[in-house]
Amino acid sequence: MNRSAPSPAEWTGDEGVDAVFDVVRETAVEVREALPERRAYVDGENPSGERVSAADEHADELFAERLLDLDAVASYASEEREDQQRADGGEYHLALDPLDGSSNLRSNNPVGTIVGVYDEPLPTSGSDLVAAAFVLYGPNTTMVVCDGETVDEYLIEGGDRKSLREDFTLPEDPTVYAFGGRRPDWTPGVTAAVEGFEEDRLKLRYGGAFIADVTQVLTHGGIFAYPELEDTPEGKLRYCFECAPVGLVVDAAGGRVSDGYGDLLDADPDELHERSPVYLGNADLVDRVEAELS
Ligand SMILES: O=P(O)(O)OC[C@H]1O[C@](O)(COP(=O)(O)O)[C@@H](O)[C@@H]1O
Ligand SMILES: [Mg+2]
Ligand SMILES: [Mg+2]
Repeated sequence: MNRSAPSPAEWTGDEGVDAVFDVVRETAVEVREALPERRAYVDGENPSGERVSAADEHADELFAERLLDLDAVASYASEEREDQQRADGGEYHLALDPLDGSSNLRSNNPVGTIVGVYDEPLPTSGSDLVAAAFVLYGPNTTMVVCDGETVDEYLIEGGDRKSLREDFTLPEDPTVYAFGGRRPDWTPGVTAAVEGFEEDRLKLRYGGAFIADVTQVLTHGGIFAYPELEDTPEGKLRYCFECAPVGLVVDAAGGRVSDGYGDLLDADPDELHERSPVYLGNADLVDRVEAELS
């Protein structure tokens, strides 16, 4: 039986998207509670060839089961499964990173969940995103929600949500930068851009979980990148599951998201698990990276 009732809380004003985000909020509480027992790796790799923790698997199973049960959901795709699951009917195609930064579990550092809501079947361009949200499991559980135009942040406590920041934008005076990959592997343009940020006295803040690092950028202003690398020009993060949904949030918060050569949200991936370099944060900083790479 599909679950369309009870009426979801208002997150974006679209009933189908709101039902998705209600399920994400409820499920995030369970995902968090289950983390302590699921820190170990299981056998096998995900479609990106990375190790999988028991927590990755568990979060993916919970989100898939609950979200595919909604009337509004036409398909569920995740970083942890090769193929997408289709539902009968529905209008929205979901792309999830069920647990982002899961290698942080062993060192007890933050992790997250990323949700992209597309109105076209995947893989598709970020311009087909109608909404996106992410959960950060830090000292508190928070959820950032974007309807494509505005960005709101909530504190998730048990069954409740409390507004923390409404219709917020990036601070104008940026103070942090976070670039992934090994410095010797950066291309000359990436190295030049970072040297410029260091001359401007931006401070390095890199924690190894995309959602946690992006939340620092949204809070303090700055730039996050998982850049092109000499031997992997496509970087590390996945376009449909990570780069585009989080890019939508940063773009709506008054920033920019680029693949280094143009707006990332206009790119069009061929493969569901395709990777893309990503640079996002205050627009002038992202512009500077593009200028160094051109
Ligand atoms: O260990 P590295 O190379 O710094 O990579 C860290 C990046 O990889 C990720 O962990 C990839 O995400 P997953 O953990 O969801 O695979 C990002 O969260 C993070 O930004
Ligand atoms: Mg991730
Ligand atoms: Mg993940």
